[in-house]
Amino acid sequence: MSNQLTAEQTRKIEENRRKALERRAQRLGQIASSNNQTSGSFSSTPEPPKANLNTCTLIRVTSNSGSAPKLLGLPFKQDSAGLKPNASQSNSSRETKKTNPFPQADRGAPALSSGGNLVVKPRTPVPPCTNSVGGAGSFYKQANKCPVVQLPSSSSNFSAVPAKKPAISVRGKCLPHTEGRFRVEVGYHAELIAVFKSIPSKNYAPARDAAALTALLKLCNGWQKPGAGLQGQCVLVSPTKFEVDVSYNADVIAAFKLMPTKNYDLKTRKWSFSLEDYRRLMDLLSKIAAVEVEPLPRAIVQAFSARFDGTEARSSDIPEADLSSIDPTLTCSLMPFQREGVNFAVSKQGRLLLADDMGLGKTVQAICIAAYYRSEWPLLVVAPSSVRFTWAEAFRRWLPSLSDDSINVVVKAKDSLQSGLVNIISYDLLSRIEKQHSGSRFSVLIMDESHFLKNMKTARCKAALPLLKAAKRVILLSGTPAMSRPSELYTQILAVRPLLFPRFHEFGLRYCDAKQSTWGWDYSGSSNLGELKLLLEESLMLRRLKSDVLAQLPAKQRKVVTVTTDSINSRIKAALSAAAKQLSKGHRNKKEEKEALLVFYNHTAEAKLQAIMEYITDMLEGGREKFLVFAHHKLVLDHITAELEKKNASYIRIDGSTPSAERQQLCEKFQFSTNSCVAVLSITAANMGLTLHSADLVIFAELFWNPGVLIQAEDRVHRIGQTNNVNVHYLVAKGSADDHLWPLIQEKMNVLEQVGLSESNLSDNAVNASFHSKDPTQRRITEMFQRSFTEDDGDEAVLLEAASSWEEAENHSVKTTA
Ligand SMILES: Nc1ncnc2c1ncn2[C@@H]1O[C@H](COP(=O)(O)OP(=O)(O)OP(=O)(O)O)[C@@H](O)[C@H]1O
Repeated sequence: MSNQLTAEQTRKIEENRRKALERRAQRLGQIASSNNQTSGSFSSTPEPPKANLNTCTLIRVTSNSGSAPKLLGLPFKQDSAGLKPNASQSNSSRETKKTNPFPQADRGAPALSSGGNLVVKPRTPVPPCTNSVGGAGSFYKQANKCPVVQLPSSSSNFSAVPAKKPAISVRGKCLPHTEGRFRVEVGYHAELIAVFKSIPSKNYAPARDAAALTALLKLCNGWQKPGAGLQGQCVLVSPTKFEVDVSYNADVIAAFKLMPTKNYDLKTRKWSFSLEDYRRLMDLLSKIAAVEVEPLPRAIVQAFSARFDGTEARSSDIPEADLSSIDPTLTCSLMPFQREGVNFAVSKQGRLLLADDMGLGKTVQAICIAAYYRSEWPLLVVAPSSVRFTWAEAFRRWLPSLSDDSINVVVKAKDSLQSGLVNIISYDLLSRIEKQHSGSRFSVLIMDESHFLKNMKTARCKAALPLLKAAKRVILLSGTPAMSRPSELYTQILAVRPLLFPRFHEFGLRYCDAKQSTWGWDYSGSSNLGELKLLLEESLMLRRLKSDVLAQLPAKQRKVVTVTTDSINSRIKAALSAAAKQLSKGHRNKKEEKEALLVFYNHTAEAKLQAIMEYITDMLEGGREKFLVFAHHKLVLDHITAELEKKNASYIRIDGSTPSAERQQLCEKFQFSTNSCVAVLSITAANMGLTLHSADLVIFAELFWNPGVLIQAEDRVHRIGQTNNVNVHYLVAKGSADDHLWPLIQEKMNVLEQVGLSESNLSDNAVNASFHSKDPTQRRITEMFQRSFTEDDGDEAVLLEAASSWEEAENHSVKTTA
């Protein structure tokens, strides 16, 4: 075979080589151009990582300098205008890229467009990265086991460019987070955020720059109250601004003027700044020897840490909690602001002080929050003794999936504290059995009327604190967390966020105007209240006033308060059960039947005395300033007024014996009283013609068979001139005539509602399901009540007379036995 090539063969080989070289050059050119320009269209939503998407937390990654998102894993700083929608910047950034043919060199300097309208530009060139994946450095090294989220650098702006190999501008990673959750750490990208927002279990937490936070906290540590020189103080005045309260000093003013976010208020003559300037300003001020400025407290720095570096998560960003596992009876009933309350609680990992105004449904929100953490139950509810059974009823109403025997109301010291899935105990009983149950642990805890904890030295508080310390979720409820001074808030703050103020003295100095006297420190004052409010709202407290959500509320809201007669003495107990027995027997005629009913009703009044007073006392202790208490029996009215006198509580009383000339004066005394005042009123003698709308709470200590009379009584408060929604509480005692009277009232009210004569919200049968007894004997008695008290209302006067004459006789024997 000859080695020689013909001229033709040589020409063909040469031609093929040339064509191959051309193709290669073309290919290389295409790769360079696709790397150089932003390529690929981002037409479809990126696939979320293939991890379990049931729960996830999103972390915004910040640069080491703490001020800007981390893109390509490199520390970037925002341009002076910060992150903002800016079309012209976006265009100019594209041009920069077009004129720079080398993608590697480009990485340090370009403005990268995210989502089409956000531009992040490095202020200084960044050294070329050595990481073969694309220069993410340590950021990628950590991600060896986790899926990596990769996104094209831009959206669909360059769809005409071949999209073979999209350049990655935003990389992130999935990491295990808290129990049952994973988190995605990734720089900002609009489309990605949209995907995140579509995931029900999302939760957003800004990334914290540990080094920056430590430096800020150091400022707090180093400061001690100075002895001499010009003294000043930094105070937080809004979630993003602080003020420096200091007298005139030329150097100080010069330092202030250097701050980009400075603002001088001519009225208050105070300088304020954005929190982003805080560290720099404090550095400058620390160099001025003649001046000592107290820094912001450590708690403020911790609570607002994201605002100091501009990576703030606004409160409007609170994500929707996934409530799909909770009974729809509950979730479907939540009013919008109540739903927001639940979202807030979940965003705070189930630790909060819910301080909504009275009657805004703290109970329903607390049950929903607790139900969100149902996998962590048993649950413990600690409440004032007068509402223990109301809580049990509320659980039955709102969580029908709970079996009846899983609700345990602890009533005696020897009862088990942990026998139910839901356990309910009073503060007082808890303190009495504290030692017995010192080993009890509850992950989820509700403390109703948490202002009961305001004094650390009380037995209640001492008993509650170990439980609070051990619990993972702490739901405190109070419409009045502090009634007179900020020091009353301390234990509640400690219960929810133990690390915010580990020592009371620190809290006392800042917010209680603590003063040292010869007898020690006095913490009864108050200081920096605006800052305290901001701190509480940011870190643990949610408070809505009725006026904030009035549009969502019914004008009148009725509530059944289930009270117990367990603690009555044996004489009353025996009389009550004898009356009940007598009633269940057959009766010869209607008159006999009615008499038996009345005897039962009368003994019920006597049996409820203690529970009634307990409830009124709780109301007063809870800071309810003005309210009406209606009762029917003289015995009850007398007992209430006597007890109020003992407590030195101000009250008015209007009953059948009050002359009409005096009534008006009494009403005016109540209406214009600026202090607390209770109006003790007879259901039958004070249900008409009186205006008492300076109150918005009506308590019915006793029931009455005619709902028309009850509605009229409610309307002493619910009338023209009333600017609030009105709360009506009916005290209903189990095991008494109330068991029969209540369904009767409810039924009649529903009839009135249907004909538009009552603004009742009792039509939901579930509200009072447990009062509709399944016991046939009880049902018969209820029917008897129905017959006796509905068919001929003309008999009412006779009944009232009978009730009164019974009272006269009984009163004597009660007095002698009491
Ligand atoms: N979403 C709701 N749907 C129906 N009823 C509701 C709802 N929210 C609250 N209620 C009813 O409103 C009444 C007042 O609610 P609740 O007792 O929980 O208020 P609160 O804030 O705890 O008041 P307080 O501070 O007086 O204890 C109750 O009868 C409750 O059942």
